Amino acid sequence: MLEIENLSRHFNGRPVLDGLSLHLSPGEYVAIVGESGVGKSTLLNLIAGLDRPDGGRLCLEGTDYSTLDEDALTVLRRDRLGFVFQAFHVLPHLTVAQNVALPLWLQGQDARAAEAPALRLLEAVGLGGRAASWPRELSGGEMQRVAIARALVHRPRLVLADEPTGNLDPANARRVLELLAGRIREAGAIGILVTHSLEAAATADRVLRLTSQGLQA
Ligand SMILES: Nc1ncnc2c1ncn2[C@@H]1O[C@H](COP(=O)(O)OP(=O)(O)OP(=O)(O)O)[C@@H](O)[C@H]1O
Repeated sequence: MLEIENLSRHFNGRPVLDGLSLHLSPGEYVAIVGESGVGKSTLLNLIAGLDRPDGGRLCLEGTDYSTLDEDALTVLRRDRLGFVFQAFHVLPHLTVAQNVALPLWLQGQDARAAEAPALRLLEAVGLGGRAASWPRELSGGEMQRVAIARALVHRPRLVLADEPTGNLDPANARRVLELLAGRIREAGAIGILVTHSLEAAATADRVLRLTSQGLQA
């Protein structure tokens, strides 16, 4: 369960988020749309624990963020969150399989133990044959599928995606979005997709619009 209660964030005295609340249960996948500058990335950064709110409460599966110091937030991100961002940097000096295994390495698994789950995820995103490739050998759509595999390999409870298809052609974008939705549902994770595209948003179970009044269905 992700509980967001009365969340506020102000920049230079100007409220961007003001008393926003949202509850999401495992298996729920929502899209958040809204005009440019309304605060979508701000909200995602707060949920990711990359920024701190000025007011309100964030709680993931019983863990209240306000009780966590920076190190504990890093652990929360490492163990329980998966990220798919448009500018998500697949590391160029690691192979495709190594990139996908990275979250498991960061959790302390050795390279041999991490190999099998990484390869399984690569199969699932249709890149089973590309495990030994280097990122520079992949297309944009393939790279984004690597990013999805990497975001999911450690079975995160919460998956955050920010415009994950911004630079893909429509066919690849559809494929990546279906894949993301499918994997989130299968894993029973909570998914949040931030996007400008209503077509992309329609791949989630529910679309919420962020306005200066808060989140509306
Ligand atoms: N670190 C910051 N310092 C000052 N202002 C900020 C900061 N981060 C965001 N803002 C302001 O907060 C508002 C919301 O920004 P945010 O990036 O969350 O919007 P968004 O909805 O994600 O926009 P877009 O769709 O264009 O990406 C903007 O007016 C932005 O200038």
